[in-house]
Amino acid sequence: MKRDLHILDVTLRDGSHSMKHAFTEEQVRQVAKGLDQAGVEYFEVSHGDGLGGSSLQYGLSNVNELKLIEAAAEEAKRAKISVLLLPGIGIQEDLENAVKAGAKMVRVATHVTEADVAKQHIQLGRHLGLKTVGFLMMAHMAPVEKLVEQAKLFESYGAEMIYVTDSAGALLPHEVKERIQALKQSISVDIGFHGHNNLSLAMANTMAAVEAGATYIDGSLRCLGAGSGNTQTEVMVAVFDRLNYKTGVDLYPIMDVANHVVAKFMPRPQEITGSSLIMGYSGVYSSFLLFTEDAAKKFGVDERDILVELGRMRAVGGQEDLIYDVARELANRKHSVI
Ligand SMILES: C[C@H](O)CC(=O)C(=O)O
Ligand SMILES: [Mn+2]
Repeated sequence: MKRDLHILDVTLRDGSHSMKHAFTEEQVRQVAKGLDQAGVEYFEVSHGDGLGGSSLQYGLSNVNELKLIEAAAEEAKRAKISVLLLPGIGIQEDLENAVKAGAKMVRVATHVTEADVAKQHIQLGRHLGLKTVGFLMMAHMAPVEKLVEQAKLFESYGAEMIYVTDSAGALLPHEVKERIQALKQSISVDIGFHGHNNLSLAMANTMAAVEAGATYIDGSLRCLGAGSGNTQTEVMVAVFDRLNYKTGVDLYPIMDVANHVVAKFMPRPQEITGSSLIMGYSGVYSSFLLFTEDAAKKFGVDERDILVELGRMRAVGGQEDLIYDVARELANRKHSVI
């Protein structure tokens, strides 16, 4: 079928953050089967921080991600499996193994100002015959011109699509629109958008992205993802159907996998809590949420104070250890005042 809009579901990758990287093979099989039967074209499977992310710094996976990719590939009769790769966290061999396990797409993710570290990974993706995507994270942290410059770099390396990634759920709809519009005028490859719901704007931002020309959009079932989670896949299906876009995804089956499969194993509902709201407000990487909760408990400080400080410091993905430094520093200050 000809789709006007391509939905990429990230439940089994971004959702890994909320699951503390503890997906079981059976959970992955059930979600993969449900997504496939509902008509989802692409879905992503890997550690939350991408291939090779299982580590003390990012959180250890319970089950090896290659095993999960393989299981998902067995269930996916029509859907194609994507993997995320952050250069340095994942290496060439990880991507080659992911392809052997069944991956058909790679999204090479860098901080919004760092696309130049990804040249060899984009080239490798193309060489391996994958649909190869450049994924610019923390898009709120760079002015529009910088984002365009970095997208052009990705395109020059061979990326077939560029994503604007609102990792902190910090962008407002007009800011999404100006970013996508600027890319539309400057690059000739497809444009995608990945949102987080920390300010309750994920759906509005996804609509703004589509209105401005994005044709690939990310979502997760029941919003399962970092921070307050992602744009809700089953809601996107309903909204874009109302707007007369063809996504190729059937509403009842996608609702069924969300509500009868994912909802049953979610550790908690994806709500906008005090902390995730502050992530959107201060522009902090959504996957810092659970580490921040842990650090706040360990050092007896307010999670929101940690997040405001991290936002002020412009902390980026990969600096998870800073969360504990900031919490310790806040605790020291508190005790020296008393
Ligand atoms: C590694 C991150 O979780 C990638 C992502 O989904 C984002 O930046 O948002
Ligand atoms: Mn994300």
